Amino acid sequence: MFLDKIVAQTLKTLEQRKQEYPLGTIKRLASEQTPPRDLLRAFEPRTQVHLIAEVKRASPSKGMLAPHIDPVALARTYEANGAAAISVLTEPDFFLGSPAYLTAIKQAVNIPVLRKDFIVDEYQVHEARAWGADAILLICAILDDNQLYHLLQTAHELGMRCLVETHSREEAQRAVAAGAMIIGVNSRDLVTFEMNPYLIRDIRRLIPSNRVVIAESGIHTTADTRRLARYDVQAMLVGESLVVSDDVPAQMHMLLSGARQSTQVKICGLSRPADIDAAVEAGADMLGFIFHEPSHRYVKPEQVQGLLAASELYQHLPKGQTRPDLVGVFVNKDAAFINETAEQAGLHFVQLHGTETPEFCQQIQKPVLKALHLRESADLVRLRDYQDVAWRLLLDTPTPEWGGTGVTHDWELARTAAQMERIILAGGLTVDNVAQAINSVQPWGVDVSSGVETQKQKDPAKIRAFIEQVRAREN
Ligand SMILES: O=C(O)c1ccccc1NCC(=O)[C@H](O)[C@H](O)COP(=O)(O)O
Repeated sequence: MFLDKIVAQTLKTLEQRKQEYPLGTIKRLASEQTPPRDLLRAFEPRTQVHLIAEVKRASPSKGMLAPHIDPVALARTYEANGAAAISVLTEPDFFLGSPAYLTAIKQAVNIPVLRKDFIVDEYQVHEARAWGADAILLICAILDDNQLYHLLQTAHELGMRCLVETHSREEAQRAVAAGAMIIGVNSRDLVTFEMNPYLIRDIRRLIPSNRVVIAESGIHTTADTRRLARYDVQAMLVGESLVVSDDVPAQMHMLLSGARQSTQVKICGLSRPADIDAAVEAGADMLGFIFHEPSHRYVKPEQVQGLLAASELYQHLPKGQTRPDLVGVFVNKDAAFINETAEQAGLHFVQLHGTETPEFCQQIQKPVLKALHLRESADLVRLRDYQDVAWRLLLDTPTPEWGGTGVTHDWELARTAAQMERIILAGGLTVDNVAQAINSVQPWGVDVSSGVETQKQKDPAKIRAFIEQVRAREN
């Protein structure tokens, strides 16, 4: 197995270094360094996705990536184009890394520099500090609980932060229990090298909100980074897509603006596989299913997985697309029903579209998208009531039917709300007005139902045109 091989090799070369430079010498060199830069502070504000840019020449999963890069020049480019921190591979045999790169980069930039390696021994922590590292990577998969705790403590005593990397729910729970403040979720399975870009969605909720979450691996496109913005990560760690790029600043700009500036799109009220196909193909971020019986868009919870199975494109994603998240829409249902339905239908988010209270939201096991029906500015205080219990707030036009009416929202009111919270704008959006709505309100996302229908059925051409309008203004 790859991990066993690399740890065995790491221990072998470590023994040689220990002979050459005894721990006492390394500790003295570490004590002569200037104090570490604080990696945790690099992720402020925490509502924004930051970038840890990696200097990596090769990897076991991808082979040679960029063997001839100039590590220092690349690091300077990263810093100049908005990286919050730099990760430097120091592992020589599998990643072609080097301690010399780390030391040179630390001197060349003013942002925190992380040693990325397979750290299993306290000696390597002191060594990282002696080489100038501000932070180190600790990989849960190669450490038991005692080692993890001990290495974290050693790093903290030296003033360094640790990025604790996890690959499963169990490892994430171990990282939290060990007291890790910066927790990475690596989409790449270190045994099979297979990618699971949705692992972060499963794991995110296990990590308390006072910790920082970093998404790692396989981040190439704006669709990837828009997806990460949905899961509320504080940073993405990107290596390959930067080092192989012909235009590193442009690639960085694309990834950061995808996470920070692009608009999330939810297509709501889907009930036919062909409409799901159209939404997936056009790059929708969220698909909504209505579990409110009076609506003509009502679907039974048990139908959802069948609809998705019958959608060719949801099953076999077009290259470069990411699979949208699933949102179930409920109106004043009881919590047990909602939680059961969410499991049965495989939902990722629950939209509460009635008069559900903040206390009620807390009974829901999936992240809650709370719809608010604001009439006037005095109602804006309600946003604060849901601030800590809802994942996002959705503003919909007040009507007796609750939603899906095609009646346009008061954009002036919505604009003020969007300055207070990250909101999703709904109500009467269409292909013709969505660009104007985004310019005027600046919402985090938009949601549409009637506006992409013809005679009360979803219209694939309108779905495509709607999403094109949203994306066109981002380019
Ligand atoms: O769509 C429905 O039929 C519906 C019924 C009851 C509660 C909510 C409903 N839809 C919720 C949505 O998220 C809609 O997309 C949102 O109301 C916007 O609809 P529209 O004005 O038709 O674009």
